[in-house]
Amino acid sequence: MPFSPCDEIALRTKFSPVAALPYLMLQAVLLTAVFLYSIWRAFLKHIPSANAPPLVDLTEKEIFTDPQKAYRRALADHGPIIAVRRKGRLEYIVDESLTASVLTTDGDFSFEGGTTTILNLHYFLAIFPSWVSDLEDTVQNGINARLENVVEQIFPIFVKRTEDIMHRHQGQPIDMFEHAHASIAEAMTVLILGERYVNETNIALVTAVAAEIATLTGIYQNTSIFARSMPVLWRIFTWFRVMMYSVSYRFLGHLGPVVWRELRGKTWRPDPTIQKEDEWDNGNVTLLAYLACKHADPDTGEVTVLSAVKVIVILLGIVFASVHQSASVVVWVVFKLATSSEYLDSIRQEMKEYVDPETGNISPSCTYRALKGANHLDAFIREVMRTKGDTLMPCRSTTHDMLLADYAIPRGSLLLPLATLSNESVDYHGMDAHIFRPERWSGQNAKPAVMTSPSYLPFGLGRWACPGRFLAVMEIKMMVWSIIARATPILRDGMYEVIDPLNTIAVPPKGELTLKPQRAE
Ligand code: HEM
Repeated sequence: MPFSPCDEIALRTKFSPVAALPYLMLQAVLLTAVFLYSIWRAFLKHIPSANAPPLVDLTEKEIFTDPQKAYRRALADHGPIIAVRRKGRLEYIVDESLTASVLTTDGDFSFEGGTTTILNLHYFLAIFPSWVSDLEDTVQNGINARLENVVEQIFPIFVKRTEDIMHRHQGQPIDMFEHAHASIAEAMTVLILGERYVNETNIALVTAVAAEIATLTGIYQNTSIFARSMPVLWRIFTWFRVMMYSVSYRFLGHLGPVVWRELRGKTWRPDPTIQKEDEWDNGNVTLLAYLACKHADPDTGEVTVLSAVKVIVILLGIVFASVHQSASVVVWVVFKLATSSEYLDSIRQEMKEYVDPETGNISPSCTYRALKGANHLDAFIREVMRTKGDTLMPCRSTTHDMLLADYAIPRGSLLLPLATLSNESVDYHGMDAHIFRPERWSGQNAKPAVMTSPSYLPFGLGRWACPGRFLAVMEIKMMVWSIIARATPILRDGMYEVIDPLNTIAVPPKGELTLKPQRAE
């Protein structure tokens, strides 16, 4: 039965904060226990050793206003690994000579431990140790394995939303980040829950929860005085606010019952490929269905209460991983396109091959093939991602006490490569490494935007490189095509401002963007 807005209002009125009080209090007690435990562990850790890496004292201003310069200089002066205090933590920063081994030697350096700690999400891992592997499995099997279907299913969302925004704004400035965020949130709502649950309330909830978990991971920590001056207090305060209010009350309070009813209200066959034959959501298996099949009891087909909670936590992780960063990178790409108009013609030209001259539309059935073959756009995206100025990312934590470049590093330490040194390395990319030149990815050197390597780190490296990158790049292409088929992106004064140079991946640049309809050119 389709889910109507009336169901939603009923759900909303049924949810009572008073009735949920014991549940919220239990959560508060659990979270407090986990916090106290982590503070106790932090006290026990990091007893300075005689051959510890040099501790470099960078000022807050240096770190937050020009991190590339500050960390580059510190590494150049003190060697391949340095220790720096930032936001209440001691971090070890490595240069490009150690980057590949830190990111790919999984036995010594843990992706799960490092990434969840730096993103303030390690409490999830403490409660669900397989959380990160479950996320990867869901993306690989629920999305990548049927990427062609996925693209055909969601492309119309990008087209429709772009038409709507152009119609509403009539040549006036648009908020590109909000537009990309809402479009990607709608696409993910379709992929997670299915077409039947797509309505403005659910999309708004997915958008809000993606933004809130992103806040929890510290994306605005660099630009908030409170977060910078009292990082530990900020982390505790933000955790409680996001988990108690945004996630528990708003997201789970409204969407939780829907997901719960789906998971627990029917029986599931353990093999999702069998479920596919049931034409779930017009033949597209949703991520919810995939996870339900995977976690159902093989004998009874039921999803137990514990498994249902686990599925919800995995879905929260997918929402977080899939919406915010992709939306942010869309802004980088569109802004760069607006300021490098010399590339627009070739990018438009390769799109036109697939546009029906009568209707002006791309046939959904060849969208995937068309987007995959859009080499000029792909090279442009790769170059934007390489040069947008990523700094401290990705992250790993040491799994045991060790010697690295002859320095002693204690177990559980955070290690971060200065990604700029790899992405813009002269050794890897030549003397013009710092120059934006998409053509470097054409011809003999052709490498797709999704291909990771020690010289290209925007999606990480090794066993844990982002599994969502195939979808992410497709979404960026869908967004760009939906725009340039109708309009030319123009930035006021041809300029944009980088808001947070320490977090270019999740904080988009700021600028006044208008979409000038093509016919008016
Ligand atoms: C442009 C958008 C995106 C960027 C820049 C990005 C970047 C990254 C990076 C840097 C990592 C860590 C890799 C490492 O440490 O080696 C990562 C991990 C991850 N990403 Fe993405 N990502 C994007 C989009 C997505 C999307 C759309 C999804 C899901 C559909 C996704 C799912 C994940 C997951 C589940 C992980 C955890 C690693 C794993 O399970 O193997 N990401 N991403």
